[in-house]
Amino acid sequence: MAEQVQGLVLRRANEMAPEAIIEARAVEKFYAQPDGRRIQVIAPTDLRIYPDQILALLGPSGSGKSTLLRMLTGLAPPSAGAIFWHGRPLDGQRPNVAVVFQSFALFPWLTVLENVEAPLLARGVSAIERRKRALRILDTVGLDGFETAYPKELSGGMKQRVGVARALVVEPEVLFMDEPFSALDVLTAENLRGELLELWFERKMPTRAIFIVTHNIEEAVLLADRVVVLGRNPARIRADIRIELAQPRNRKTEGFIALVDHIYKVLTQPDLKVEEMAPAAVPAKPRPVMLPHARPGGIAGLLEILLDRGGRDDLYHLADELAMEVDDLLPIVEAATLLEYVRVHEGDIEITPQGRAFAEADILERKRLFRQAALAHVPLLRQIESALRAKADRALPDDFFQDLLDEHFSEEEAQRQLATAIHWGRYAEIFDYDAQSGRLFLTES
Ligand SMILES: Nc1ncnc2c1ncn2[C@@H]1O[C@H](COP(=O)(O)OP(=O)(O)OP(=O)(O)O)[C@@H](O)[C@H]1O
Repeated sequence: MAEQVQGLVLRRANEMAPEAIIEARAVEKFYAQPDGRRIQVIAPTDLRIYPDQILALLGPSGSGKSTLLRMLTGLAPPSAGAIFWHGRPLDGQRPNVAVVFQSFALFPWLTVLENVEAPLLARGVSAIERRKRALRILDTVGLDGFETAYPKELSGGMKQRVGVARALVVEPEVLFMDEPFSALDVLTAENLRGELLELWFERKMPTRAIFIVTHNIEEAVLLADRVVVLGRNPARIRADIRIELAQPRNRKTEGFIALVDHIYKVLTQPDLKVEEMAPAAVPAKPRPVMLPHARPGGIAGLLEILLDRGGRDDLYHLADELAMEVDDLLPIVEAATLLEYVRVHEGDIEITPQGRAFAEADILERKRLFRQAALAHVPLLRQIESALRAKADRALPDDFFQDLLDEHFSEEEAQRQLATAIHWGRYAEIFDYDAQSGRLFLTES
């Protein structure tokens, strides 16, 4: 029973942290030298590729970036460790990925259309379907009208568009790109980066994640949600940095420059302990904590029931007695956990001293305690409070906060997050909300 509940709580936690599409666990790579010695190129490395992320892999020349890419795509087996695809070991088969290479790697004797159809031919797709899919993707990448051209007739930028089309035509779950823009002139490369982002953000590309190998720090910071920096001899991950600057990014902003500087230092100072570097080098923007959708009244009710039961109960037992499904009880339990009013351990829920104080207090004292706990443990409420405080009239439109939340959540979830935050903020008398004008305003205490 306890395991089942723990499983449920864990499942919830996993729903919040998405499942990795590809995962490398302790992968290593050795190459044999002509003299028979084995050289270790990759030290045991763990890496996860998540959906909805562009991950850039940076590293000095020869550090092992391409080797790691080949292992993740199933093109080359690791010497030790394993690659998992949706949690299952790869074991020789190829996952549904495609690779765009720096050298374009087009077949010179085939036309643009035939080059794009080639991977579908290899997968046994019928001729009619091949043509249909290839024409559609050529249109998407702006190669309409070039179907019958041969690669030698195309500029570098156009060749790479064919490379991208050929990769996308198989609808890869992850698109891998190995230095895709480094053989192009500066303007063409910048143009293609913009086009790639447009395809990604407008969801015109049938892919759930992008993994791009590059040696260009600015390119990594322009494109990626996450930058992984490899060290060499042998390669190991030295830094894994979230880039939370809003898109489209501007190279001239302070945040952009600070991140490029930080990564530059990591790359050029191999002995530097990254965790000891000044944290100010990376704009610290906390990952948003997802608010469980529970009302303060529900949290208070749960705490009162727990008090009646001596401060501790089995979650299943509790749900049963309340004639609820455990799943329905979980948002309330998660909210109480976030506020540090309860602790859940192996399926048992236990009230904390703070939870007890809250449950035993009268209504005014409860509001005061809730305000304290909410401001201490819920970054979104803190953020709303300080934004309102910064305004001369202590008021801001709800759209302002909605836009901030939209960066991290789907539109629907962003609305639910704000609605829950408003419930909590009102109860705690941190701020109030006027639905008519759509404005939040500070409740001065
Ligand atoms: N098949 C091979 N046999 C022996 N050594 C190899 C082989 N492939 C790569 N290496 C060595 O492994 C190391 C990592 O190579 P890899 O191409 O993965 O690095 P990289 O970071 O992608 O380099 P670059 O930025 O120059 O493309 C290099 O020292 C390279 O010489």
